[in-house]
Amino acid sequence: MDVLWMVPLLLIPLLMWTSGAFVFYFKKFFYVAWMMCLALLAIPLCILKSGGRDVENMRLIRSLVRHVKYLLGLRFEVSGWEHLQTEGPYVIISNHQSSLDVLGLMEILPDRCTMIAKKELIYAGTVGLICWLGGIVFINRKKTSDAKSVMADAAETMLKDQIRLWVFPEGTRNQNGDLLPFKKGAFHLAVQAQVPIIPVVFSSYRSFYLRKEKQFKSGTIRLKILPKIETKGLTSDDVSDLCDKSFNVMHSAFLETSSSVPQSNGPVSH
Ligand SMILES: CCCCCCCCCCCCCCCCC(=O)SCCNC(=O)CCNC(=O)[C@H](O)C(C)(C)COP(=O)(O)OP(=O)(O)OC[C@H]1O[C@@H](n2cnc3c(N)ncnc32)[C@H](O)[C@@H]1OP(=O)(O)O
Ligand SMILES: CCCCCCCC/C=C\CCCCCCCC(=O)OC[C@@H](O)COP(=O)(O)O
Repeated sequence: MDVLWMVPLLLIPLLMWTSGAFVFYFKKFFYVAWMMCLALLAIPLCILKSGGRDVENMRLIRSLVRHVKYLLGLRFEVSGWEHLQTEGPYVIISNHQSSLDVLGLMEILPDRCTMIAKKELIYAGTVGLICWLGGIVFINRKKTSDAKSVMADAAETMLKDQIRLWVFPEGTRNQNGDLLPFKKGAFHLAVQAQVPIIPVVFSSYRSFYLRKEKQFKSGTIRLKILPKIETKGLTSDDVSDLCDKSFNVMHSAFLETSSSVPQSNGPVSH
């Protein structure tokens, strides 16, 4: 009789463990907590190595983040490596679905490359501090004039210090199964510095990660590096065309890579 009472007690944790929602919250919590711990480890190492804020710290950050994909059951299939074999500074643009993008970013991050991010990220505890140490350029999205002047300075620094910048031209996270229209900052930046743009496309996460449905399964992400788009000789009058052209190549690559993503746990019902 006493043993029967034990059954629900044992069943509850078992049910929780097998329920998608539990796995979702567990993996999300683990991801944030683990990144915070890695950042805590990286902070003194970066300070010892370069004495403070320096794009070279991204090498160490990159190597510390590379294993996190295994812990979350994610795989990356990268194509187009040859397009990153470009000398000197350039602007990388990519779509932005979730904070998980950091894992793919670190998978292919070239040397001397840092990012443009919203200024709120600096307050994200140890992660915020490591972003600052890694030379991330922070912009205030709510004040276009401030963001423009920070990006104009970044264009000069790119050339002076031979730095590459990664920008998310959608300007925010987006998981609606398509790309948002692009903001213009990344294209002004590339034109002002007269450097090429290298588009990178992450396939849709919808086969394994659904925020609203609380689903976070194992999955494969296709990362496609596309041929560079030159900006030599272009002026601010050409920015709209450049933006449209980049959107179009990335949009078709997004649809193409997302339709053929292998699904490790069977199809997702919507
Ligand atoms: C070891 C452990 C470690 C653990 C953790 C490690 C973490 C490490 C790294 C993590 C990094 C991850 C970083 C991720 C962060 C992602 C983000 O934060 S995304 C959000 C921030 N990024 C952006 O917003 C970039 C894209 N946005 C833009 O480029 C925008 O254009 C803008 C500059 C913010 C301006 O916004 P808005 O006004 O809404 O935009 P537009 O409509 O495009 O522009 C209006 C107007 O202004 C012109 N314009 C825009 N930019 C410029 C410019 N630089 N110069 C001149 N003019 C500009 C534009 O052309 C429009 O005018 P028009 O006449 O209509 O054309
Ligand atoms: C004490 C502060 C606690 C803050 C906790 C949050 C810390 C996050 C920790 C680990 C995650 C590691 C990856 C960090 C980088 C992710 C950056 C990111 O993806 O920002 C979102 C931003 O692009 C768009 O945001 P909006 O949806 O437009 O707004």
